[in-house]
Amino acid sequence: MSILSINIDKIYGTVSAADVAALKGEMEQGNRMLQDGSGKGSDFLGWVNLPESITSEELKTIRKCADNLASLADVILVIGIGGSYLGAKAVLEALSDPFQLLRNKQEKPIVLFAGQNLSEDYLYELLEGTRSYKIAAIVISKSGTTTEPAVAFRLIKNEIESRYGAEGAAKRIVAITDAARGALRTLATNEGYETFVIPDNIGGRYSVLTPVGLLPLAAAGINVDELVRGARDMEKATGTDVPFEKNPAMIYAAARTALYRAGKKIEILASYDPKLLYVAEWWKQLYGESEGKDGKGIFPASVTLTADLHSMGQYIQQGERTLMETVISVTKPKHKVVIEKDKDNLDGLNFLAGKRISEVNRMAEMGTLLAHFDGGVPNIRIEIPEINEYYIGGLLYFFEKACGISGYALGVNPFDQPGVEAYKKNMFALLGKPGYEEAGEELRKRL
Ligand SMILES: O=P(O)(O)OC[C@H]1O[C@H](O)[C@H](O)[C@@H](O)[C@@H]1O
Repeated sequence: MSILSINIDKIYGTVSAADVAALKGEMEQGNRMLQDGSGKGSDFLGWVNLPESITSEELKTIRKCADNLASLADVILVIGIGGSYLGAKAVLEALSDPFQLLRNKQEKPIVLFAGQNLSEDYLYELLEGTRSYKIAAIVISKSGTTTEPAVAFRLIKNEIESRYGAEGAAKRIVAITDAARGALRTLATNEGYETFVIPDNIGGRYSVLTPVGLLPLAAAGINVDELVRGARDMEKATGTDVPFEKNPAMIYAAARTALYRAGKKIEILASYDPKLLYVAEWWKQLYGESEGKDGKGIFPASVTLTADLHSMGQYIQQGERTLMETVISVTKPKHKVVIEKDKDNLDGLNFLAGKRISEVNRMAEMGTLLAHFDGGVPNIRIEIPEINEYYIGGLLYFFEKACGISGYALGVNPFDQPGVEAYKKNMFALLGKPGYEEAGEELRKRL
């Protein structure tokens, strides 16, 4: 099986095969624009050929830094938000044993995240909880000026310096930021931190395969070479030389574009394994920031099933018919658990005896697919053989490529996010940042 397969049979009814085929030219054009830089936002296309261009030397440097941090710390605090957080978090959650912390022995450092919120209790409990552990930090910000990670980093930097001194801190803190600009670059230079660069031409939400994602993941013991290899193979599988019919990124982009134009304004990304919950969070930033502008764009939402079939399932089945659903399906679990026969059979489930949990999960998935389809929710199904570094790397790149193509079909610039500034301005004004005094007064009157 290839890295993934995509099945759009269950969108027919809302749109026809002819509707999708009619988008072939637009999709090919979008893919070409990503390749030759002739579309909007062409300064931000560094991710397109990134997997292919990562050298083994670069990966070695990343692994070496990760090993060094791992040798110094039991807990590595990764500080960042948005694209400087979600990629690493998504891959780490997908590939980790969720019960690892219950083990008496931790073979790899524990990676914890900070700077992705402004919760006082989160930061207090993080600092308290890690007090008796050796710590190190990776601070990530492309702009180097984002408030949330900067605030968290102040606290974590103080903690590290108070424990290990300024010199010890310089060995335990690594910064990932712009090559030359921003406060974090200046600070890293002043303090003598090891640094990695986020290339100018790669936006945060497309940066998972740069050191932004790779360093924290390598530190957590993830095989980043395999992650990159999966992405590289997907780069080939979605290239401009791969015909529309065989190109999964173009098919996915065409299916969701056709559905959007037919009135399906909300796309729910569903998975049947909680390990993929943060892949969906990453996907939401990717698609939400890329497409949601100029009064347009599919609203990206997500559910984890079967859990959410017992909550959101009602809405999906019978609520407003503006939904489409994209399912990430996994062919094979890593482990085997079989349902046993029970002598009393009080729950009436002996008919499941001898079956694997994954078989029950698969039938739940198939049953849901048909139920949602019958309820008027068209379904796109993306299947990966299993959850490992290689397939996740491929899946992430697939979504990136399809997002660029979809964005061009929508007619927006998929690589900017001007709308994000509005809340920042108001927050600064309300907090009394110098230069924002008047705006602050106006806003306070309205609260
Ligand atoms: O890496 P940074 O510059 O700190 O940015 C972190 C995030 O915050 C911004 O406000 C943007 O909306 C995101 O696209 C970005 O990924």
